[in-house]
Amino acid sequence: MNQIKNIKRIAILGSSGSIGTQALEVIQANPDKFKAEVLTVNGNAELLIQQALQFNPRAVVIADESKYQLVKEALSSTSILVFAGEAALSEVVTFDTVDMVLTALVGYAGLKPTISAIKSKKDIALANKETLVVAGDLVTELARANNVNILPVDSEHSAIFQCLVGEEHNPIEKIILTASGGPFRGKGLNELQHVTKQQALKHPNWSMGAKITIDSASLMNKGLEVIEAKWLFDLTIDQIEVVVHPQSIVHSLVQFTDGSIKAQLGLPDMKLPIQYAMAYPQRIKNVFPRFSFADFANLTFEAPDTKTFRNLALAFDALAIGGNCPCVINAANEVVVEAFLKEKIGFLQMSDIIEECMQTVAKVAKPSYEDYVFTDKEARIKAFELIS
Ligand SMILES: NC(=O)C1=CN([C@@H]2O[C@H](COP(=O)(O)OP(=O)(O)OC[C@H]3O[C@@H](n4cnc5c(N)ncnc54)[C@H](OP(=O)(O)O)[C@@H]3O)[C@@H](O)[C@H]2O)C=CC1
Ligand SMILES: CC(=O)[C@@H](O)[C@H](O)COP(=O)(O)O
Ligand SMILES: [Mn+2]
Repeated sequence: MNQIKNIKRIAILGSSGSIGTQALEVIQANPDKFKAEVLTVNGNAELLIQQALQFNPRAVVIADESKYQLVKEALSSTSILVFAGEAALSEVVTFDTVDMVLTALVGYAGLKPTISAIKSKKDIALANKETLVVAGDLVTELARANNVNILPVDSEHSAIFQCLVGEEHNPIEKIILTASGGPFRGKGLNELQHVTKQQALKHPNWSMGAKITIDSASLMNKGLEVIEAKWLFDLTIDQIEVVVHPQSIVHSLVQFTDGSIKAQLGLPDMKLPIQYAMAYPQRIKNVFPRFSFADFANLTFEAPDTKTFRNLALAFDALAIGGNCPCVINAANEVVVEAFLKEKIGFLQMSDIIEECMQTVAKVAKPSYEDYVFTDKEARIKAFELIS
């Protein structure tokens, strides 16, 4: 923390995405509390340049090295440091002027820079759930050893985290993760055979990046969130329940051992959990639209249909198997989602391929970091084979 001004300096990995741009809105609204110290993108040079000129970070990274010159020239009249390439992501998070790293990049690419940030004792505002799905044991252990906080940004996990404040000495009986059910809630297998990517990309309540939106439609998002919750809150598998709540107002719930249930509610707006993670333990006043019970006569809840939406069951299975199995489903899922978005496979094929990868990729009971890297590669190769 910048001691003189009490301003938290934040490295945003994935500043051009849905979470990244909303984080910058939060920073813009609170210049007395936050500063964008580092901004990184994959290939969106235009937006990175625009953001850099507006927020004047110390450094930017464009992972796609072919865009380096473009960014460098556009920022040549400034003192902003410009880096390119994947390795630079793991470098910039270690800067002594970075107080917190917001992992707002998507997919497996989040793992390495997050590990690097934790080793440099930076608190993590974690949006990139894939990091904990792939290597939750290793990452949480590293965070403990380095006395680093992992503050959840994912709306459900932020809700649970908020419910747990002040309950540090009270054991959790279970948590209840809410799921919207996605755009295909209530549909049967026959109908799902023919759904299109355009339909799958229409989330009923949230505007998000393409990968997580497809994950929500297939209920893989909830599966990934089950695994994420296991590691964030140190739970056993039977302490995690999923309930479908189509309105996405109750963001998740915690039941304690006396039977009492606490929930966190609000309109679906990611700026709140982003702001909460960045400002924790403070709550910051804002002008986001407020939830009113008068506008929602019915808040409904139902059991998930895991026979039709098999990804959720597969994620529970992967968690039960443990070891490198969640890493396998994550890698396979990243490959099939991309293939579905490119219209190479149908919606239901995604689960078939993930299941096949789970069955065939070699199991490792206690994986090292290198095992995870190897597993990720193996699972991708297998998934690609099954697509072509
Ligand atoms: N969006 C949401 O509301 C929520 C998102 N999350 C999680 O947050 C993460 C981000 O999601 P979201 O913002 O929707 O995703 P987006 O697709 O909108 O944004 C992804 C960001 O990551 C960058 N990126 C993509 N691939 C790489 C890579 N290989 N190396 C470096 N940077 C990369 C993109 O850069 P570029 O633009 O240049 O491609 C972009 O800045 C995901 O893990 C998601 O599950 C969790 C809860 C809610
Ligand atoms: C905003 C957020 O946290 C997403 O992960 C959201 O939860 C997706 O909605 P569903 O997966 O419940 O459809
Ligand atoms: Mn979520």
